[in-house]
Parts: sequence; C-alpha cells; structure tokens
Amino acid sequence: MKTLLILGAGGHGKVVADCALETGLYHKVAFLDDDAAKVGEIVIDYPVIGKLCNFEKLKGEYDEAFVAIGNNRLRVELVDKLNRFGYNVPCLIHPFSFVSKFSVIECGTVVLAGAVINAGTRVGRGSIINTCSSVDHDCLLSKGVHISPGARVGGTVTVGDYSWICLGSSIANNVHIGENSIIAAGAAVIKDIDNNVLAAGVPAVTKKRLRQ
Ligand SMILES: CC(=O)SCCNC(=O)CCNC(=O)[C@H](O)C(C)(C)COP(=O)(O)OP(=O)(O)OC[C@H]1O[C@@H](n2cnc3c(N)ncnc32)[C@H](O)[C@@H]1OP(=O)(O)O
Repeated sequence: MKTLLILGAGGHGKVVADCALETGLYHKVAFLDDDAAKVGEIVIDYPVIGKLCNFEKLKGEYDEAFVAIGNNRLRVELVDKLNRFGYNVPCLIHPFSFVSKFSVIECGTVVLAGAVINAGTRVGRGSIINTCSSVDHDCLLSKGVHISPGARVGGTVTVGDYSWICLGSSIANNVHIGENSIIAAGAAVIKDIDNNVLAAGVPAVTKKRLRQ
C-alpha cells in the first residue's frame, strides 16, 4: 500500500482522494492547497498539510503525488513540475469505471466512477475523465482535457490541449475540438470547433472567442 499527496483540497480533490482510496492501492493521503483557510483542516478524514509549493520539501515522504485542480492549464503545469521534481505521478482509475486495455492513459489523469474509455483511445496527461462520461474508440485527447460528468464523446474524436467538454454535452464521431475551447453543458457538437472558443447549443455554434 502506498501514500499519496494530492495537490488541491477542493471538491475535485475530495473526489480524487476517494477514487485513490477505492483503488485499494493507497492507505494514506494528504492534501496541499493554497487556500490559507483550508491549511490545517481535515478534508474527508485526511489533513491539508500545507500550500501547493510545499510539495518540494515533502519529496521522499510520499510515494506518489497527484494534481486535483480544476483549471486545465494549471493542472498540467503542476503535473509537469511534479515530474521534473522526481515525483511518481500515477493515473488513477476508479474500480467502477471501464478502461479498455487497448487504450492509453497518460500520467496525472483520473478516470472517475462510471466512466468508459473504449479501445484505441489515448488520453493525454493531466486530464479528467469525470463521473459517468464516455470516450469512445480511437479518440485522441490531448493534455489537460476535462470531460465533465455525463458528457459523451463519439468515436475518432480529437480534442486539443486544455479543452473543457462540459456537463452532459455530446460530441459526434469524427469531430475535432480545438485547443483551449469550451463546449457548454448540454451542447451537441456535430462540426469541428476552433481553438479558443466557447461553443453551445443544439447543434453547437460558436458563441464567443476566448483569451488564449
Ligand atoms: C463534478 C463537476 O461539477 S465538474 C464541472 C462541471 N461543470 C460544467 O460542466 C460547467 C457547465 N457550465 C456551462 O456550460 C456554462 O454555461 C459555461 C461554463 C459554458 C458558461 O461560460 P461563460 O463564459 O460564463 O459563458 P457566457 O455566460 O458568457 O455565455 C456566452 C453565450 O453562450 C450561451 N451559453 C452558455 N452556456 C450555455 C449552455 N450550456 N447552453 C446554451 N447556451 C449557453 C449564453 O447564453 C451566451 O449566449 P448569448 O451570447 O447568445 O447570450
């Protein structure tokens, strides 16, 4: 059994800790968070022991470290820092998810309860495959992608760096979603989506451009 340091003690941090414990691989977790009010508190039975930057001085005290922060770009930056610093950054797969043995999940990615990842799909580092979402066959999700609860991604879809597929949206097969874009909750995407845009509606259309 291993120990796990989790960067981020918010709602997503709780879910990540729960997932890690459910795997049966960890017997102890602790959190780091930059919210001063959280430091010293207990979050689902486990302590918040310092600020995010404290991961450096804790090296050697935990077997592995994981980033549980919702901001897609920041999450990947921290995964990369942990890797450079020599931490082992796992991928966390909830035991009640299905991840095809013919898929590849890169480090720092969490696959939560009820999620499905089908054969031939690759999920980049620092991604979130959230509760009861699905990513079908032969998809390529780049780094820092968040597939929110209940979202459905058809086969052979590509999603660029840091894009956020919101709650309950559906992405038709063969579509390309650009980098740093947001697909709003409940959208149905049937055509390619540019980089740096918010798309919403059924069928989804570009609503606004986002800062890069
Ligand atoms: C476990 C967890 O909780 S994980 C987190 C899950 N959370 C989510 O998935 C977030 C869901 N939230 C959304 O989808 C929100 O609508 C967001 C994040 C996309 C809104 O983003 P914002 O940048 O604030 O969008 P904003 O409010 O400026 O809307 C821009 C336009 O898009 C439209 N729009 C935004 N969201 C939607 C939507 N879901 N459906 C239809 N239209 C929408 C707005 O009406 C507006 O249209 P208009 O310009 O014609 O008036």
